[in-house]
Amino acid sequence: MSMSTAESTKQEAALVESSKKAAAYQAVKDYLKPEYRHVGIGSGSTVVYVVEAIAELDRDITSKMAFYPTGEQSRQLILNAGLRLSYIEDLPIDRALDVAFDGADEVDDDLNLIKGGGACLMQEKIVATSATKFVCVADFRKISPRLGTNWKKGIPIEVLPMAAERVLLELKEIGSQEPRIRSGLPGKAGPIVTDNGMLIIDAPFPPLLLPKDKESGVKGGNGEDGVWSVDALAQRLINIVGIAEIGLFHGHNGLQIARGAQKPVAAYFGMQDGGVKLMKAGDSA
Ligand SMILES: O=C[C@H](O)[C@H](O)[C@H](O)COP(=O)(O)O
Repeated sequence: MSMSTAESTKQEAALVESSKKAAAYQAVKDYLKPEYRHVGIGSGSTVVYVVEAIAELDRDITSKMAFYPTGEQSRQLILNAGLRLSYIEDLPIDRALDVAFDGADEVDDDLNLIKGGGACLMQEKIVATSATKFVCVADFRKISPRLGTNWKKGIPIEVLPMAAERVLLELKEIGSQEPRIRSGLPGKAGPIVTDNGMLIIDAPFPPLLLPKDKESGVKGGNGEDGVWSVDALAQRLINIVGIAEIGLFHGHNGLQIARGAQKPVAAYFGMQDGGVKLMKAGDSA
């Protein structure tokens, strides 16, 4: 007897959940060292399993650690797990987080990320760049050769409400296809308001090029015909007045620097076969 659509949707959802969990548990096993004291906790549904994995560890170890949230959801996750909550503004300025774990909406060959699908991105970027090691956890659906290939909703951008309409106009001028302010429906009438009191614009662009595309002769990347490279677009976007932060995590790969990297040192993906795929900074995909 063939499986009903409802049954196969249920099975697919269960597979996605188990793959998120597998990635999170492996990342915690590999990157949460007992001697660590300051740990960043990102946002989203995959990070739930990061916190679950940490909460299962020996309390003699985790009670010596402080956990830094990236928004209200992760603050609640930390509290509900009985872990010690701290805030990035209370971390001495000359200290880095030892590690930060976070999810992603899409991850490209060079470990650039799209984040903000859940309307968290600004605090996530602050926490990620405050960490010596930023580690990404995701499921198989997030693996993508170029950003914008699978994630078609657009790059999440956090904007000051008073500037939102002007930002929309400028995004169209630089080639975004139908950027729009994210609605809160069905949960909330009107636009989504972030943990920082801002709005989110989702700005779709054609798939974003990597340096290796240029090396192999692909033309463009500086916005000609709306085609951008990740780095050129990120720099262009962050210069638009009224944009507070963008959901492109790009630039340095986090190797050989104490902190400041937006890109992870490692990304863990739970796969359909139950295994976990690891992509590390410095690997060429
Ligand atoms: O705004 C949300 C964050 O950037 C999330 O980390 C991202 O959307 C991935 O979330 P999830 O793990 O639920 O796919």
